[in-house]
Amino acid sequence: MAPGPKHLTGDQAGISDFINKFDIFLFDCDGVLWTGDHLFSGTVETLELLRAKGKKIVFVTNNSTKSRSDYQKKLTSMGIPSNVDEIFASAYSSAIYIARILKLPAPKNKVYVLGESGIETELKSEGVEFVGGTDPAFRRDITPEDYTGLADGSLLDENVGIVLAGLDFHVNYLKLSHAYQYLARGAKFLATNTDSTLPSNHTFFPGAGSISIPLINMTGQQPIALGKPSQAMMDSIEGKFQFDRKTACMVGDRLDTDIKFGLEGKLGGTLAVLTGVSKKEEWEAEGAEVIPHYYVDKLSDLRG
Ligand SMILES: O=C(O)[C@H](O)[C@H](O)COP(=O)(O)O
Ligand SMILES: [Mg+2]
Repeated sequence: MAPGPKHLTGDQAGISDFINKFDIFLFDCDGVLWTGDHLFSGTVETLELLRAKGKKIVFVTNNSTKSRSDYQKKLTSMGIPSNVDEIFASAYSSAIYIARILKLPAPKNKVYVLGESGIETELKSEGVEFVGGTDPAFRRDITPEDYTGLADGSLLDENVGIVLAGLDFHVNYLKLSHAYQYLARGAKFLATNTDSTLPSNHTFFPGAGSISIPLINMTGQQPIALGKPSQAMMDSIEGKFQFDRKTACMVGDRLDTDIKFGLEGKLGGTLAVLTGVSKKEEWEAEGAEVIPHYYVDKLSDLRG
């Protein structure tokens, strides 16, 4: 039986050894720093402590509703100093993938967005055209004319070659119907991330992964997911910061995204925090495959 993760809470010597092992910490946001707009106590001081010790901090979130600059504003409003280059969100990761890796030939390279303004802002920053997203024309009930126009394609944009599904707080039958028709006509199916739930207000709400489920159910296709645990995101981060993976640690609340991201990225360490989605019983279960190196009850426990 592989030894379980080291519990650092209350272990001053263990915490000091842990921090000294790493030069860079990749921090998940939802469920680690905050739940919704509620900042966990001690978060600011813990980040300050790491920075005072010369540690590099990168914020790596699967939440695609905000752009990097939106996130910088949120971090600032929470009292957490940052620069936009230290922020990697799945909307940015997706825009980079579409513009610089997938690179569909024009004109069939437009994106149908199921998601919020964060995705739109990052696609714009990469010069990628899109339809859907926060367009108010889609925030209504489906009509008989929609059925007709979707069936004969007259309501569709012939240059859409990609459906990108993220967390959409305004998802509805009309939007899903458009997305399905594009997929049925051969559009590539991408997702910013597939988190099943969004931790907020100390409970859970539908996550991005629960927005794309209807399309998976209708098409039988699994989307290419571009947030954690996708290594495309890890490669982008490594490319930008040129860090040594052996002295990097991923800090997160979800085993199937954050900790898997760090393990598959062969980082020097992974730290699970129990204030978000995953519980220790998950990695203690018989046959558990995703086991963090360390865990704390809450992030501020790193202050000893
Ligand atoms: O549903 C989602 O998009 C995710 O639950 C959420 O936003 C995850 O954000 P993270 O924990 O990666 O900051
Ligand atoms: Mg999280």
